Amino acid sequence: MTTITPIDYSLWSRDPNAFAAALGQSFVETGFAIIDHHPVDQSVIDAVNAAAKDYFALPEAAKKAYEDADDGYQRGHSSFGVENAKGRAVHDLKEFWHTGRALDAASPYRAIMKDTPSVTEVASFDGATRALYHALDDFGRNLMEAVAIYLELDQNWWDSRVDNGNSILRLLHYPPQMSPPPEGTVRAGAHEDINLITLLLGAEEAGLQAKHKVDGWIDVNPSQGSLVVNCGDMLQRFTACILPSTTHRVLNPTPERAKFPRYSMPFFMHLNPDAVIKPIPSCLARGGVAEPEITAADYLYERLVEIGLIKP
Ligand SMILES: O=C(O)CCC(=O)C(=O)O
Ligand SMILES: [Fe+2]
Repeated sequence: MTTITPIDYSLWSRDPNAFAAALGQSFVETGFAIIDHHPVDQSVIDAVNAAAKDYFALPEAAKKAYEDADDGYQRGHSSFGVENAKGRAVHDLKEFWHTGRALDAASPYRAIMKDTPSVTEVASFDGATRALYHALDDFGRNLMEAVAIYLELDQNWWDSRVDNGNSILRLLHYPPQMSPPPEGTVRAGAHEDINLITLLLGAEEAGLQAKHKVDGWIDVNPSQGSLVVNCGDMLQRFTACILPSTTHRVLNPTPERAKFPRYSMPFFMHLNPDAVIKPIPSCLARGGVAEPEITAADYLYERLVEIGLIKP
């Protein structure tokens, strides 16, 4: 049975090539990696956890006021019941919040990337989420340097493609299940992430599983203080499927854990909207399967329609 062997982040500064090889191997094998001793400060994470609990405890009407259906829920709140996994009729048992990039006043990307609403009811919310966004954005760029080394690219190859990335920090709340949920519903149905890579905090509460190519569903169970990274569809497309965007899901809790909520925080690292996704030569040389070129913005739109966040 496959398990995901944690990789120590201190290796990155000691031996970048060895870290890049370990990350690449883990991605090739499972589409996932677990990173121990990551550089995101625990106090920054704790502050967001506290703010998220206060936020999700607000009355439904207060949270609904932060919903922007016209923007495909890419910023602010998404109520229980909005998102479904691609191809699934039933919705997931979750509500969530999205913080997007804070852009300069003159940024041309303002035409596509909206501001994140300010949460007035929770005093620490805006500052705490912004700090975590920055920390994960920085860490994500370091991880992409390792990915570049693995793919035989210049170490800084991704920089100009992600420096204004349309990345989003998602705060997820899966409520307790005091009575059994409707038949066929789960916390998060089987899906693939759309973006380049996802940095996931908070998956210590059980439930996350990844679909291994041979072994079927395997548990993704980071220890306290570790961080999960997985490849998304955009990286899969860049790498002609060498780095797979692995299907994953979040199961309902076992009866003993049913009375506990689950809070997790994926950071979906995206490309700049005008970055072009096209196959990387070393991946084609390894037998990868090429797909046509597409801009990140066009690809995101296609996928948001598929998961029900945009109604065309
Ligand atoms: O909650 C989790 O652990 C994973 C969430 C997830 O896969 C997603 O929101 O895309
Ligand atoms: Fe996901």
